[in-house]
Amino acid sequence: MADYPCVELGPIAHGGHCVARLDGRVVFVRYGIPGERVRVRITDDSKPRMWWGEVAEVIEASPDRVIPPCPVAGRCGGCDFQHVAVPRQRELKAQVLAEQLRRLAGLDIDVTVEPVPGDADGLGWRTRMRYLVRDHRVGLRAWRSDELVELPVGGCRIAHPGGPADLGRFAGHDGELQVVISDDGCTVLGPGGELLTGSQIVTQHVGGRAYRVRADGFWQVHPGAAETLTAAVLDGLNPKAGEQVADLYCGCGLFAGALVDAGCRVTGIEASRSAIELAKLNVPQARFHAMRVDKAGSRLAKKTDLIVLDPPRTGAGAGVVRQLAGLEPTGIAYVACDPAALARDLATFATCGYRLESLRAFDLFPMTHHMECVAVLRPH
Ligand SMILES: C[S@@+](CC[C@H](N)C(=O)[O-])C[C@H]1O[C@@H](n2cnc3c(N)ncnc32)[C@H](O)[C@@H]1O
Repeated sequence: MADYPCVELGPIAHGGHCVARLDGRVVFVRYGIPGERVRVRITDDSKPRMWWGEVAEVIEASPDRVIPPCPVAGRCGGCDFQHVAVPRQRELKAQVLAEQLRRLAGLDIDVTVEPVPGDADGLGWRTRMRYLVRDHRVGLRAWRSDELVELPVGGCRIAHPGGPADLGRFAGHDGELQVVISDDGCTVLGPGGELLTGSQIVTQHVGGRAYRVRADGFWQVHPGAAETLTAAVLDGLNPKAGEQVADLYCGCGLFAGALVDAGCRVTGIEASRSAIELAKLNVPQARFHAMRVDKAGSRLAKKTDLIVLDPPRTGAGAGVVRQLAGLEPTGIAYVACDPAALARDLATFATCGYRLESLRAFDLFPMTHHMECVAVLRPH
């Protein structure tokens, strides 16, 4: 251990690593907390001026360091913040968001990351889990690796407790098991996507509506996420009855349903055909088109009052942002899971005459560095 270099950990960076300096290089260190003195095991020295590492020993601990609730924290790739007290986890996420907004969008604003109502300890929330199966053993995946980490006694601490008590009975074939907890109960899909128990189409209830979702399709993983995000979008946009709204990257129609219930006329666009088929059943009052958003120009109403967009991690990109601004909506709600992609797209929106009116961030992924944001933009 004494061979590992000793560093002082600086601020948290996008991706959940602390930034440290070592012999003129930058080292991104996992499993630390800003201000700590630690010894670092270097895990990647392939770049001359930028290395990656992880905490091997804590010399001076932060007062916010806690014993991780899970015995495989630090080996499993699922959680990277278990060593941090939950309120400080949210502060660190807020610092990352503020830094990305400053650096990429030139916005200097105070942000907070709000807990999902009812989520006290950040455990037992993950309703969609992927387990690795190898040689009849079911485990968790190590960080950026195919290495299997044994499941701890009592199972994954962030997994929703509605999952199967004995996962070993599904360990017939090597590959990946998907466990999905919905309002119908538990579904398990095998390595080829085959149904092992439950149902291929599951139901989720939000705001008085029932949404049918493919078990292997997109749905937010925190049980409080759908209510939290739809409320934030409606509060931020304040839609009026009769307004024409585009729900882009609409999945199986979550925001479309909330907007129709607010009296709006809604057009949903989504690349996945199977999601669109379900969206049509879930929200029959809306129009839906299975197509990429960047090809959807002709399908969007010339007079679009409001836009909701919820793109994948890569964000919408400059081309889509310019196309949306060209529709001249009076409000845009941008739901984002990557703060850097959001900040980059906000910068493009600013060049198209749209300013940030409000921003909320939510801790939809406790024990990890991830967060979800809802940004509302209005014309200058
Ligand atoms: C973060 S999910 C949001 C889904 C939905 N809004 C929800 O909350 O359930 C992003 C969605 O974008 C879809 N998608 C990805 N790239 C797309 C593209 N270029 N055009 C349209 N949809 C796309 C994915 O299939 C996925 O359903």
